[in-house]
Amino acid sequence: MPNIAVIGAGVNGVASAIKILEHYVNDGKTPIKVTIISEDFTPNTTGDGSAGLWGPYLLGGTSQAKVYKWSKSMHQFLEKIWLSEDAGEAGVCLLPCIRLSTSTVDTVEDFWRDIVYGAVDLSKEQLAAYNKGRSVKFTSGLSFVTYTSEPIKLLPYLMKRFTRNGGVVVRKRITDLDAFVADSEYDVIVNCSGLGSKTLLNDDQMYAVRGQVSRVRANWIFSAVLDESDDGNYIIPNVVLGGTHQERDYNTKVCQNDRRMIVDGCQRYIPGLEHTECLFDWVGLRPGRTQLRLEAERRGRKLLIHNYGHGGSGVTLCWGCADDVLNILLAAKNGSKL
Ligand SMILES: Cc1cc2nc3c(=O)[nH]c(=O)nc-3n(C[C@H](O)[C@H](O)[C@H](O)COP(=O)(O)OP(=O)(O)OC[C@H]3O[C@@H](n4cnc5c(N)ncnc54)[C@H](O)[C@@H]3O)c2cc1C
Ligand SMILES: O=C([O-])C1=[NH+]CCC1
Repeated sequence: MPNIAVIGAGVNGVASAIKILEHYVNDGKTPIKVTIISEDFTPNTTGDGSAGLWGPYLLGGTSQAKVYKWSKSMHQFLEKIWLSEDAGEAGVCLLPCIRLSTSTVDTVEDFWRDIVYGAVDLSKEQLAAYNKGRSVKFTSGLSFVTYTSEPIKLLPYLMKRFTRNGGVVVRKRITDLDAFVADSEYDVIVNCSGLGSKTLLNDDQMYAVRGQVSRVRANWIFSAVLDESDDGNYIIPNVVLGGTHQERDYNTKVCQNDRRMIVDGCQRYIPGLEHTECLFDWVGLRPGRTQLRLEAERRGRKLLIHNYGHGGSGVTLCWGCADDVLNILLAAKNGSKL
């Protein structure tokens, strides 16, 4: 019986664990054991503080073709949940979004425009409305409809789905990955430790991308506005005002200067925010990497699959990356290398 361990209980660890478990459970031919081993669980993972907006963001040099494939899989997964009775429990909501760019090179990331619903470029007049009073002008904007899936609800929903199918959960910090792979009883280990991989693997391509956001009470906002330029802000129901992305900054404390940049900055897009009550501020460290790492390595008779470095897109990519984790595992098994 394949005995699989997934390290990490963030969106990527949980998605990978469910994908593997549900494949075997639905197949019904081979009993399997899947265990999520993690130091921390929801609500204390990086995703829990995020708004969970679908949208490729801060992915370093990860190939567009892979981002397209992975993010499309997640969009289809969210569509399925949205059209099911689970949408409320899973925190999935369809919402209109405007994404703005000051780039003089290309328009808003349009390699994924056919994944979302009704993507339309903003007209010059529409852009002008958002450019009022701005020194650095937006050069393009995309209006479309997509999903948010708030990890603070999505993760408990997915964890319940995992344990209901017989998944096992162990709270433990892995300090020596080599020893764990060599000495544990698992045939396959899937490493979804996020920024933890920096120390676990001595991966110097990994670095924190510090993200501070403010949550406000604004139940009149039902759409997202995201300025993807370097010092851009964003407003995402419900409602997250963002947000910083400071590379190699490991400070997890709330910084008041950042808070001012966030709150004042967001009011430039939606002045009505001036009258909202701030609920709390939050800081998370995105698992930045020169490019997302999703690949396997053999360790003797065992398989170690890496799935980490999702930057600002872990929620957007998790279901698609989990597809590839499963495909790698099945290929290794069919090659009877397990
Ligand atoms: C402010 C902010 C806003 C964001 N907004 C969005 C958004 O709207 N949309 C989007 O797609 N993404 C967003 N993100 C990015 C997203 O949150 C991350 O990409 C995603 O959470 C990464 O998930 P992960 O599972 O890879 O890692 P993590 O969530 O960091 O989980 C890693 C897991 O591994 C465990 N772990 C680590 N080391 C060890 C160890 N040695 N032993 C055992 N367990 C270990 C941890 O306890 C944790 O459970 C945002 C991030 C921030 C900070
Ligand atoms: O990482 C982040 O802050 C975000 N990712 C997608 C929208 C905002």
